[in-house]
Amino acid sequence: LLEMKKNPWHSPWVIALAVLIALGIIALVTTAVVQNKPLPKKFKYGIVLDAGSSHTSLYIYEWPAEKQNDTGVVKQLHVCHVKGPGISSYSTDPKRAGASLQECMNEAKVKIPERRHNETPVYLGATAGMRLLRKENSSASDKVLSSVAKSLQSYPFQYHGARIITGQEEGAYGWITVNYLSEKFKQSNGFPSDVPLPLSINTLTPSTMGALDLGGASTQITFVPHEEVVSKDNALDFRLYGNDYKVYTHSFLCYGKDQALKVVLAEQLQENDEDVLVNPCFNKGYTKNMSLSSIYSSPCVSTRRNSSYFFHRGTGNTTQCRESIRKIFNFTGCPWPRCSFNGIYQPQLQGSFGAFSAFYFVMNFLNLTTTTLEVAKEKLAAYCSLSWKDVKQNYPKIKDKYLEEYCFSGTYILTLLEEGYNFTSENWNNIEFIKKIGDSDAGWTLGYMLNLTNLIPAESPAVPPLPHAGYVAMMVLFSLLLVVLFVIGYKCFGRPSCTSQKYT
Ligand SMILES: O=c1[nH]cnc2c1ncn2[C@@H]1O[C@H](COP(=O)(O)OP(=O)(O)O)[C@@H](O)[C@H]1O
Ligand SMILES: [Ca+2]
Repeated sequence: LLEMKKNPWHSPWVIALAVLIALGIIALVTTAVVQNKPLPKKFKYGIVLDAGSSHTSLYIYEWPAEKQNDTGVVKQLHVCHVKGPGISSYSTDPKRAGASLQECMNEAKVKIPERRHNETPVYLGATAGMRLLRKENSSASDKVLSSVAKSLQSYPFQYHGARIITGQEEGAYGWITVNYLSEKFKQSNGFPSDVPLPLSINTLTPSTMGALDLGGASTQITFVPHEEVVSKDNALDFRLYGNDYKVYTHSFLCYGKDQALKVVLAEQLQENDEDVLVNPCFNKGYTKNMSLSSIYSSPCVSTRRNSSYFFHRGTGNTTQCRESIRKIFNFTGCPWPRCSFNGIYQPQLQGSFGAFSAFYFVMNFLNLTTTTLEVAKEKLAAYCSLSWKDVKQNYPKIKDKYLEEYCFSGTYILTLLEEGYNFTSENWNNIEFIKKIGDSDAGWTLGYMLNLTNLIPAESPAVPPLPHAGYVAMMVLFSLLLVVLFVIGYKCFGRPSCTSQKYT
């Protein structure tokens, strides 16, 4: 009996065992914390050059290597705007196209850590300016592309080609970009990914955002409609993160705002024989001597006349301006259930839209990004009726080449969206005019890189049941629990209050 009552903690074996258990628990906690501490991040980089009709921009993207398949992890690290015009403007002196990229490429060498240079892909995609040049003079467009290719290959990055992307790609990649950045692909439709879905899949897939891109030479509309896309030329199928998307897209060549202006001017010149063009799309008091070749050299313009100059004079009347813009849209002869214009199929508009590039620049300048359609029309009419002198005075810092065109551009955008794409007062506020989402610019370049670098998986990546922080927290919690139990045991072991039942 005396033996039994002796405090067991006085035995060296028990003490050694207790110390070992305590050490074991400490080791467990330490290992869990240390092992799961995020490693110093390894970043990967990618470069995409957007060779647009009016200018070229170089984008650098960055993402943590270990997370590359998650949605929303690739970010824009830097953008560099190439000095001078778009590459298609160098058709008569192609060497200068390549040379024009040097400054931005040198900047990329500084922005991206040197040890990552040789694993960093560089892509160049040219859009509508080069599509038009190829149509006009394919050998000139080949020379321009070879020149930029040669220039890009002279840098320590991984060259992945310089090509003219199609209008479909431009639309599709813009759509991928806005949905990737606003994390629309993350949502699940509630069905396990291996269960086949019914045919009307687009009503079950998580909702996405449409994309509206207005460039200088072309414009794109891309969205997921509720109805089936009946025209094969406008249909795209994607499987992204375990969901199927049936996307509608169309690119209108010559309906970018710079080419549309040329077409409108040519049309207006056609209407009278004089060498004076009285234009309601420009502010009153605006005058300029213009060469006809600046208009007639465009492959978007088919009319011609003999003189070489004309006198351009503004009258600032948005109603009349809209009348003359409407003439470049053909609203007859639709061979499909419904059309936007020029006999091009367009399903019923669906959901919200992000409108970027020149849609944003123009609407933002005119302060029309958050109004109703009616107010937008009123404010635009007021802006157009300002005299050119007042406009110049009110905006001394804005370059003339943009400033003089805002009345035209604003009217063109409203006409394109309302009469071309069939937006109405009711769904007008579904359009969000955006420049950036987070820190990344809205545009086709990010989607292009995500696709070519396989950064968007078709199936949703397997995720561990617990997030990292949750796992560490659980480990620490359970270890602490063990320690507490251990301490209680220790306090209790030798006491009669704990042991009395046994010994009496
Ligand atoms: O600050 C601005 N104000 C108005 N328009 C702008 C501004 N910055 C760029 N733009 C316009 O955005 C358009 C960009 O088109 P881009 O060069 O990408 O042509 P593309 O996409 O048709 O090939 C051009 O019409 C250009 O004039
Ligand atoms: Ca563009």
